[in-house]
Amino acid sequence: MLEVQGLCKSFGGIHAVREIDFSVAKGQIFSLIGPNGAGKTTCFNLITGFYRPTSGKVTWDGEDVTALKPYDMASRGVIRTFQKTNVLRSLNVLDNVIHAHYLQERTPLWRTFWPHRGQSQRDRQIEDSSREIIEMMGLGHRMEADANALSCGELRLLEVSVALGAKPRLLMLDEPAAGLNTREANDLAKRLIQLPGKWVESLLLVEHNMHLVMQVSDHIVVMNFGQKLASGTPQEIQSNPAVLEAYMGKAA
Ligand SMILES: Nc1ncnc2c1ncn2[C@@H]1O[C@H](COP(=O)(O)OP(=O)(O)OP(=O)(O)O)[C@@H](O)[C@H]1O
Repeated sequence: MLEVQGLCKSFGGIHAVREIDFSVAKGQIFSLIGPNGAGKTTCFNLITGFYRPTSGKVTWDGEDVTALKPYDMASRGVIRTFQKTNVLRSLNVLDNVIHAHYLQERTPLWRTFWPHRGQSQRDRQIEDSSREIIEMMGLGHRMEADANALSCGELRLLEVSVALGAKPRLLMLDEPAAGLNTREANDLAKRLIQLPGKWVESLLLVEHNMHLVMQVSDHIVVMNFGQKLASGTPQEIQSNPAVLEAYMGKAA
């Protein structure tokens, strides 16, 4: 579905991403990992049109999408989250997810901010879909709670719910487990595994929580200093000496 070929991005003298190639197949949970500053988020920004590559190509569903803008990528079903939260703190859980649905709808702006006014049948479908997403993500008991009142773990689940509200085909999550404790990260992992198939076609993750990555991923690409260091299944990556060295130094 997604193919990245020879992707490069330089910022002045910094080569943030160098000759990166990978492809994400339908049904896959694919993870990009690597030490801080390895170039993972830059890859996300290049794929989703936030940055233009210095060179290289991004293909989505057979179409060259290298020069597209972020909203064009979103309208094609490539939806991402950011390391900083994408939820609207002043809205409750349900309204956050309802709001995200309208990103893919042709709708008047006022409806985005007052989603419950003058409900049509389409609005009711969107509310039902939002409730279903929130239940599936394990936040059903917090449906009417203000986003402000959520714990860190609940906020992360809401972020994924909001992204799902935009009806992604490829969902790209940038560090969804940041700040979570072990129990919360395990819960998130359990929910992410359920997504390909019914809720999204594929999932692309950037994540530092290795336990979560190894639990959920079908395929992993390891980046270091902007380059691809290794690529393989979780088992292959865990036993790759170059990966161990990048993370833990020569002694590993
Ligand atoms: N807009 C920018 N301007 C200049 N340098 C940048 C910019 N964005 C990223 N970089 C640099 O590119 C390199 C890769 O950064 P990037 O954020 O992609 O790494 P990362 O692997 O996502 O790191 P982390 O895991 O810490 O989020 C770093 O050296 C970073 O400082």
